[in-house]
Amino acid sequence: MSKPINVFSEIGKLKTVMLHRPGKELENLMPDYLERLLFDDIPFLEQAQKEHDHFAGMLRDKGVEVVYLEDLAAESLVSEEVRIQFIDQYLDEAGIRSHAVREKVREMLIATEDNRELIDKTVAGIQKVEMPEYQIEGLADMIESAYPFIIDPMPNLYFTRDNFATMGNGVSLNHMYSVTRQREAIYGQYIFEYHPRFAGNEVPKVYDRNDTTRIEGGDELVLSKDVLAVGISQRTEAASIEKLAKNIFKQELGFNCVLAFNIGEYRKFMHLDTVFTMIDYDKFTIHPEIEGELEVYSITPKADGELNIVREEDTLEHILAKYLNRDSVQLIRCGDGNVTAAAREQWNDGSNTLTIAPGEVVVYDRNTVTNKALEKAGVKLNYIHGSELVRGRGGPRCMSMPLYREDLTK
Ligand SMILES: NC(=[NH2+])NCCC[C@H](N)C(=O)O
Repeated sequence: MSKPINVFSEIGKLKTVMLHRPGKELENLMPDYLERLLFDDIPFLEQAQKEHDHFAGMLRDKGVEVVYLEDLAAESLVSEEVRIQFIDQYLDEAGIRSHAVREKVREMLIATEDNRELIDKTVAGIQKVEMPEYQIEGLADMIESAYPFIIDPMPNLYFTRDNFATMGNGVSLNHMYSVTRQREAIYGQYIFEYHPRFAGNEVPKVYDRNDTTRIEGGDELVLSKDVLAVGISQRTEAASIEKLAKNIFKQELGFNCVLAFNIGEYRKFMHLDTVFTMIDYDKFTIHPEIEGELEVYSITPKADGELNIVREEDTLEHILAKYLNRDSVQLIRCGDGNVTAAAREQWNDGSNTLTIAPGEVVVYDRNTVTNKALEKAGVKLNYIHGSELVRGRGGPRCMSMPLYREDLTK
């Protein structure tokens, strides 16, 4: 493998993928704060871990190298200086108001010598009761005294798809929509800066997490070596797509067109990949609820570095066939087109397939109607259980970030 990142499609044989095994952060979920933390329920951690281990095991059985974000992040703390820099930045972003409390937490984190333990702690968050020396000292502490956390958990980290996204040989380090998720992007920042696997290798950055407009990986799809699809959604703004497109064209990653899909701003389909994924050269999943109003814009480079933006006035099938150079493409509908089944199964990530080779995908077993429709279309399915994992509203694609896919041959 010459370049550490190689992702020129959604469907090329998956060689290396990054996951995060859910941990203690899920046990720091409480009903009062679920909405803010973007969860709908509280998963049973042990069961969620079993489900996740099964997902990882299945990928390994398919010959995929599975790496964990938490290991990569720990291995990125390559010197004491980088460790301290990471801790200070993490604390800056954690929103601790009291200076005295911040100092105590800093001491505690610095004293955590094992880097994996340190990373796990930063993900899990810190309850006030965990620090016996924690005292209410100033007005800020008094006012916030009922709130149980010094630092909030990051329960969405197992959706590794979102906080950065690989495309071509490069990576988009994302500015996330919510305060709770924006903090997650620190791991990607350190991994690409310091991890021996990436540092020193040219990994072009096509988005910066400090940018002011938001974008998330669930909206970023690599349709081919020429074409990206990006959702305009609850999570991704149109302005970010223009910036991404300009960077990609300027840095010559190989892509020459971005299709922007306007899917509207809804919690139930927060990202493009919750309603649309690619599973073969000419096959896609789609949630029928977005089909009617879907607007697609094509963005291509102009000679002067500006963008040529055109609203595509055709059916989605025709637009995809045109940009992917196919005679025709097939859209496979979530819930097999039944309104109720489609809504139920989309909510449980029925359209959120992870493609591991052309025509072969990973799906949740619970979405029986959609799965049958996929089988009928000749797609090879690998099932995982997701009763607990799904409570965070994400499926196999959301829970994985490909680092390396084989290039396609046709
Ligand atoms: N790529 C995805 N669809 N990710 C799903 C993320 C779910 C997560 N709870 C959130 O709201 O951010």
